[in-house]
Amino acid sequence: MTTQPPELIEFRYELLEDGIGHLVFDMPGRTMNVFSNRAIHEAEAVADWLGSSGLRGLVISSGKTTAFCAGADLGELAQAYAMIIAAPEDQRWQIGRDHFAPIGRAFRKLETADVPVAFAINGLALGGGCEFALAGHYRVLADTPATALGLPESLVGLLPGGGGTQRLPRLVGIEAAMPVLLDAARFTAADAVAAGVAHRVVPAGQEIAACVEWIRSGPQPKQPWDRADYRIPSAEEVAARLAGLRRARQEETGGHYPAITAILDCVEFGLPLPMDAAVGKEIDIFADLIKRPEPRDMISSLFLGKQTWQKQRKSGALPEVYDSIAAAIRQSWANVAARFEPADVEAAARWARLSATILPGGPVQPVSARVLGEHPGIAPTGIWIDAPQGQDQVIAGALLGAAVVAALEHGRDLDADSRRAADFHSISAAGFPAYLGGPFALYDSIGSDGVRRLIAPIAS
Ligand SMILES: C/C=C/C(=O)SCCNC(=O)CCNC(=O)[C@H](O)C(C)(C)COP(=O)(O)OP(=O)(O)OC[C@H]1O[C@@H](n2cnc3c(N)ncnc32)[C@H](O)[C@@H]1OP(=O)(O)O
Repeated sequence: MTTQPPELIEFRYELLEDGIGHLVFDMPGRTMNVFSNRAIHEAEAVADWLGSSGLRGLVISSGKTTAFCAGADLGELAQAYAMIIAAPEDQRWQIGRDHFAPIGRAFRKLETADVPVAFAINGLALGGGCEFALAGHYRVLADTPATALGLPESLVGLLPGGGGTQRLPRLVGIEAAMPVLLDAARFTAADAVAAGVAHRVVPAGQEIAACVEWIRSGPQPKQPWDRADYRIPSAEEVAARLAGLRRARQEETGGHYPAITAILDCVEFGLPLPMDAAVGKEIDIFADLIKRPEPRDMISSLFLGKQTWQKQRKSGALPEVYDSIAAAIRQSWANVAARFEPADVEAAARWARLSATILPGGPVQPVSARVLGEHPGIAPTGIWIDAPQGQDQVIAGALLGAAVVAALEHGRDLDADSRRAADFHSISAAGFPAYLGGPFALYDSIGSDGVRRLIAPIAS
């Protein structure tokens, strides 16, 4: 005798056979499943129900042909920043933590409900979609080129906050997990089984049957880390294994990409803990990260802006102004470079992680602040760009401020979507540093007064 789950909108539920339930992730009106706030709350409601459902197993699959799930809803995530930053500073961490904790809590409840949970995955399972699957006891992947597991959160300045930084290294080991966590490497279906992150690869269309077969075998619904024989590594052991990687990443990013440090912290401080405390540690670190400007600005340009840019390019309607903006940014850098020693400019650009070769300066042109108008910033960013200090920061600030002026001069009439796309283009084509989200995102963050401060050393 089984009971019905709570009312669901983003998922569908059916009985496959006696005692085996099937949860289908299938968001109405969306081309791809994502973890919207509603989907997260429904996943938690299912996990709450599961223990008393009477089921002997649950299979979870996707109703979409596009992918299993593309992770947290990045549109909603971008809005969450506005909600967090609107609160008094001393409340932001707690508000962010309370807002994002449900995803990890739902997945932890799923794996501890004492009912075998199997995931049937055909297509991409990324970010929160991959984390959802890692909270199952069994994963079957379709043998298709499109099927892959990955945690690409770092690419948009985030960390996997649904337990991914904890479950993946526990499953595959620290060394195999770090390229997935830090560099968005993916496991193909075959790689996933070889690495121990999935259990079986089957021809497309047979994933659900393979999950049912596993449930019929009467498996123990316990994750490796919840078993009595699981060995928790010591804090010293984990720190020693990550030390070299930490040094290399600090050197590579100059410390400008806080998600990289945060992911390393999650692994270093989470792995020596039992799983409940470990997911708590992960969401504590996530709450620190999400109130910073870098994730907001990277989501804005590297996801939302990129989506617009790709759609415009696909329809043959990529505005020429994006190239004009990129060219004007490069020219503005040459102009700034003309005022300083070439070696100092090179050092400053390297320090700020501009990924462009700055052309030798031409004749010095004045940089006019008139185009900046009066535009309030969102809030102090809390990073170096608020108040550049020392030669590298001052020159880097001047380069970036001049780039904002150049972008505004050429893109004054762009709407919000196109500004985000122009930001994406400025990062990919001109080498504007990704952690600042592009010139328009920087203008929105620090406002006209902030940009005026940056260009003060070169304004006349
Ligand atoms: C705590 C947890 C944190 C996280 O999980 S953070 C999120 C991590 N995930 C990602 O960063 C993945 C972002 N998405 C992508 O990289 C790409 O997309 C894919 C590789 C998944 C698919 O690419 P392609 O096949 O070219 O499809 P498409 O046109 O990019 O996307 C199809 C539709 O799906 C929407 N979408 C995809 N991913 C997300 C997302 N994560 N949040 C919100 N929407 C998403 C798009 O916008 C679009 O929508 P429309 O059909 O209306 O144009």
